[in-house]
Amino acid sequence: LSFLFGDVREQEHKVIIVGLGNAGKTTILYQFSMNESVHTSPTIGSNVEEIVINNTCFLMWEIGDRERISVTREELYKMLAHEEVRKAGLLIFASKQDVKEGMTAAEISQFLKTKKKKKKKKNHQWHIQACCALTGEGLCQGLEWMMSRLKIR
Ligand SMILES: Nc1nc2c(ncn2[C@@H]2O[C@H](COP(=O)(O)OP(=O)(O)OP(=O)(O)O)[C@@H](O)[C@H]2O)c(=O)[nH]1
Ligand SMILES: [Mg+2]
Repeated sequence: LSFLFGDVREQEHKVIIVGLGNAGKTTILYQFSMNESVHTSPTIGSNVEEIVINNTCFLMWEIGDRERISVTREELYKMLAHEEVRKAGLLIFASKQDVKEGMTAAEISQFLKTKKKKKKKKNHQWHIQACCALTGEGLCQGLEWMMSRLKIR
């Protein structure tokens, strides 16, 4: 699943969380806002949480799902082609790393790179972070990358 976040020059940082259904988007969102894993059911519509870290406000927004990873890749590239997110950074969470059958961060990276590699690399700074949303493992590291890209200390 992916976090798309705003332009470095913007005052307010908007973060869009997109990913497969059941990927763990809601779990991650509430790990960030409440610091604990909540019981979730499939999201209908969207969830929005305002999160303040180091005096910086992030508006995190979980939106619609796609069923398969190849569809997700297509949708991700379509989304990245939009003018509005031209300068957005891309943080990809490889969630459910505690599940044996899950794809590793390296596998996801490889998969995403197999298409339109040049375009993605040219237009967006991106990072893949392995995580487990249930324990919160890896979430801070992902956020740290996002903050460093936004030059927030
Ligand atoms: N084992 C494991 N389970 C997880 C992890 N993250 C989320 N889950 C579980 O996966 C299920 C789906 O999590 P959600 O956070 O609701 O997923 P979602 O992406 O918001 O799903 P939709 O809103 O339906 O698109 C829940 O039962 C979570 O407890 C994880 O890192 N490890
Ligand atoms: Mg959800």
